[in-house]
Amino acid sequence: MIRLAANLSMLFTEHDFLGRFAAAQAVGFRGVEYLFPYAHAPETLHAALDETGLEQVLFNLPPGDWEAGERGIASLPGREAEFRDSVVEALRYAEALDCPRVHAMAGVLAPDADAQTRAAHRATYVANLRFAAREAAKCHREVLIEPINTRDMPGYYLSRQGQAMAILEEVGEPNLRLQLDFYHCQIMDGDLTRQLERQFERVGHVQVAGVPQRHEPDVGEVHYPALFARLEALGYSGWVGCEYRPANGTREGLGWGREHGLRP
Ligand SMILES: O=C(O)C(=O)[C@@H](O)CO
Ligand SMILES: [Mg+2]
Repeated sequence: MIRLAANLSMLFTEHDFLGRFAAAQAVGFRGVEYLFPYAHAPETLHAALDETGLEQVLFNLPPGDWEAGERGIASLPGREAEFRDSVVEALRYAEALDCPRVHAMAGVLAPDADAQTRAAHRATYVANLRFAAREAAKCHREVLIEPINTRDMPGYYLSRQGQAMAILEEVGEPNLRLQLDFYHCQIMDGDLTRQLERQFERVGHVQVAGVPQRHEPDVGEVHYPALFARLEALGYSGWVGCEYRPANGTREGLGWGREHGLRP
């Protein structure tokens, strides 16, 4: 059984942010995820979840200065104190919203960074992720890392599945897991079924979108029915986040989800 979560940063943007919860519930979603909760008080978001019966399944740590182009700070040397504060803040929200996992974005590295700079990023990333995972373990939460394609996010430090596996291995904390976004994976690595199988034991969350436009999963080059069947055969019990930009309105594009419980 595939459990679909609506990504409220991309879906239902016809509504204001708090209105998106009811819109998602109305078409059969059972969970929600989004980039950041921090513009709202935890009590406000908790009420939106309560009123709709939706589960909060994922959000990201504070990402640094998003408006200025920052995309996380987990690998940025010199920002360790801010990163630790961001972990505390994210876990405060995670506990208030009963959200089991949070995503720590790695950050961007200059394309011409030399080997010494790259090594410093890696060491910072490993140490920061270890800290985050240990803090999260104290309140029974998971921390996720997600390889993101460098076409959409130039310079993003974590872009390949193999790199993520090596980082998970080096950090060595069981509650540090992989956010497998098939959209990014297809663009950077391909070989989606084998990637899923190889990494399955470390997968904490899955996300889907069509490739290359990031529209509905039934638009584009990826055959999601085969991937959903493989997820079910492997016994995946987590969530599948619908993190795509609808081509023509959210409801109009939800037909692909009928067989997974959506009723647009
Ligand atoms: O861009 C994506 O893909 C995500 O999952 C966001 O959470 C940004 O990390
Ligand atoms: Mg994603």
